[in-house]
Amino acid sequence: MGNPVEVIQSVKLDDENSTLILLDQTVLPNETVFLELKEMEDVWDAIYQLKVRGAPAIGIAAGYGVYLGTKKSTADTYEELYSDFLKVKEYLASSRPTAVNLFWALNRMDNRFKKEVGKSVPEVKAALKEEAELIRAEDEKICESIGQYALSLLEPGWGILTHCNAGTIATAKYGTALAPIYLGQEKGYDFKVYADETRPLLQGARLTAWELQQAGVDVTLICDNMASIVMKEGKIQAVLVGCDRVAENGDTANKIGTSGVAILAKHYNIPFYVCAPLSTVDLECKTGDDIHIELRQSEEITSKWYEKPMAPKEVKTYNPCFDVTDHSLITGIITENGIAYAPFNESLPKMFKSTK
Ligand SMILES: CSC[C@@H](O)[C@@H](O)C(=O)COP(=O)(O)O
Repeated sequence: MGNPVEVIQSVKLDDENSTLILLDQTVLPNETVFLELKEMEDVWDAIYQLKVRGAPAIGIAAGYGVYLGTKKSTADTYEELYSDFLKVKEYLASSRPTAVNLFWALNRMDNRFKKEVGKSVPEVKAALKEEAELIRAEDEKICESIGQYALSLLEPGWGILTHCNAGTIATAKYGTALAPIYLGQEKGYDFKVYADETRPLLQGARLTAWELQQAGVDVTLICDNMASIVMKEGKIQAVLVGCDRVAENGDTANKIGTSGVAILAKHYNIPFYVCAPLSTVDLECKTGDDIHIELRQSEEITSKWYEKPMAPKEVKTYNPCFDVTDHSLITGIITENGIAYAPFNESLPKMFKSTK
C-alpha cells in the first residue's frame, strides 16, 4: 500500500473576507501563487485568462463569482436582487464558451435563487453562498466516485496516457481523469503515466506533470507528437482524458489534440476512456456539431513561451482550443454514477437516473 496522497486545493472561498482564493494556474510550475479575488470582474478575467481552468473548476469558480457579484448588490427586495443576479449571471456566462460546467453552475445558482422566493435579501445572499459551497463540496465526492469506477478498469503497473490536465487543480479535489491515478497511488498500483505536453498552453507539461510529480506518481512528459511512438512501443495500456462537454450521442469536446489521441488509440487497439462528471454531460447537445468550440488568440501559438517570436511575423494562425472526439472512438464514458458504453444516447441519460 502507498501513502494517502496530499493534493492542493485550487479554488476556495474565504468567507470572512468575501474573497475567492484561486491558485493561479498560468504561472505554474515556476510559481505557486494564490490570487485573492473580490470582484466578479476578477473572476471573469481569471476564467478567461485560464488562471482557473478545467471544466469543473470553472463551474466552481463561477458559482462563487455569482455569490460575490450578487453580494455587492444594494437591492432591497427579492425582485431587485434577482434583476442584479441576472446581470452577474449573464456577465460570467460570457467568459468562456465550451465547458458546459460554467453554464451548469450558473443555472444551478439561478435555480437556487428561485427556490428562495419570498426570503429577505440577506437570506437569499446566504443561500447563494451555501449553493456555491455545495457545488465545490459535491465535486470532491464526484471526482472520488469517478476515480473508483475508473480504477476498476485498470491494472497495477499499467502505462496510462493522458492529455491536458484533468487533475486535482482542474476540480475541487482528485480530478477526473487523474482521480484513478491518485487512488491507485494510495493502493500502491505503480501506474506509469505519460503526460502529453498539450500545445499551445502546455497544460500537460506545466500542470499534469507538476501535480503528479508532487504526488510521487511515476510521470513521464512527452511532446504531443510522441503519443504514437509510446503507443507503438507498447508503453500504453489505457488512455484517460477529461472533457469539457459531452453530447447526447457521446461525442466529446476536450482540449485540442484529444481527438488525435483517440484516433491513435483506436489504431493501436488501446482503450480510450473519457472521465465526465454529469455536470459535463449536456443532453441538449445532440451531437458534437452542436458544441461551441472556443477560438483563442494567435499569440498563444506564435509568441507565448519564448522571448523571441516562435513564428514569422504576421503569419496566419488558427487556434481552436478544443476538438470533438467522435463517439465511435470512445471505449467508455466514466461518470460518478457508473460507466456508460455505446450506444451512448441510451446509456448516458440513464446515468442521470442511477443511484449508487
Ligand atoms: C477535469 S478538467 C477536463 C477538461 O476541462 C480539460 O481536459 C480541458 O480540456 C481543460 O481545458 P482548459 O482550456 O485548460 O480549461
